Amino acid sequence: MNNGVMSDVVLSLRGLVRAYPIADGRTLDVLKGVDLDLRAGEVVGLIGPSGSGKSSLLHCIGLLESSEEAQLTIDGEDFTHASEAARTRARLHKIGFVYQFHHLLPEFTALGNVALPQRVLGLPLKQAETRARGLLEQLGLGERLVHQPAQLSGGEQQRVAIARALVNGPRLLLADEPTGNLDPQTSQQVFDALRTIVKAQGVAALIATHNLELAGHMDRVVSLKDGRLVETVPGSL
Ligand SMILES: Nc1ncnc2c1ncn2[C@@H]1O[C@H](COP(=O)(O)OP(=O)(O)OP(=O)(O)O)[C@@H](O)[C@H]1O
Repeated sequence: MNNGVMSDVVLSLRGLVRAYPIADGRTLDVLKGVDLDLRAGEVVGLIGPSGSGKSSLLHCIGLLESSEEAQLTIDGEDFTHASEAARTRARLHKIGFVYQFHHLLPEFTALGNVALPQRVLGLPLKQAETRARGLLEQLGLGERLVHQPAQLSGGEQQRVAIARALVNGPRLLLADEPTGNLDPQTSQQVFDALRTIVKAQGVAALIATHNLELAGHMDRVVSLKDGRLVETVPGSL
């Protein structure tokens, strides 16, 4: 990790362009020059109409899709022309993902699901479980450690997914509609839990949502319009 003033900037993105090939050799220009900075401990909402490119943007920032033209730095490391190996390593160490559906492994307990990403990194079981337990307790799931996903409520499942995304100590958390499958009250609870733990760990979070009320509770909100990001005042949503 960097020290000093610059360590505050977790993501720096300049000039992200993304186009998808469609029929007859034409392309669909989705992202037309997106710039974005995210700082440690910042919770930023990403809004925009359906099809405006929110998921595409998260996939590019999360190094799942590439864009030749973009300048992309995460935690001080430049990924502009990074190899696939470097991108894969960053996805394991620097970036956590949360999706609308939890994607937990059904046969594993909550503890087992959260310990797994550390096992992939080669950590011993005891150490992996100790950190997983700590995160689950912070997220209010200390009494649910040995429950399997099917034995958990929707909000609890998402909190386990958040713990799993954070367990390897990423600097950046990317969430695509993390509360999109939950009722309003549970959405707020899951968001509050996410916000608290993101702040405690000094992670930068970018959260795509259609829920404008939730977006109103974020530190900043950026809106995708015609392929570009526009800063929006959270209180005005
Ligand atoms: N692999 C692909 N090939 C072709 N077009 C794609 C591909 N992926 C996304 N698109 C198109 O890019 C546009 C942006 O999609 P994206 O999923 O990023 O939007 P979104 O803002 O996340 O939408 P929603 O809010 O509905 O989830 C859409 O019109 C979609 O059809």
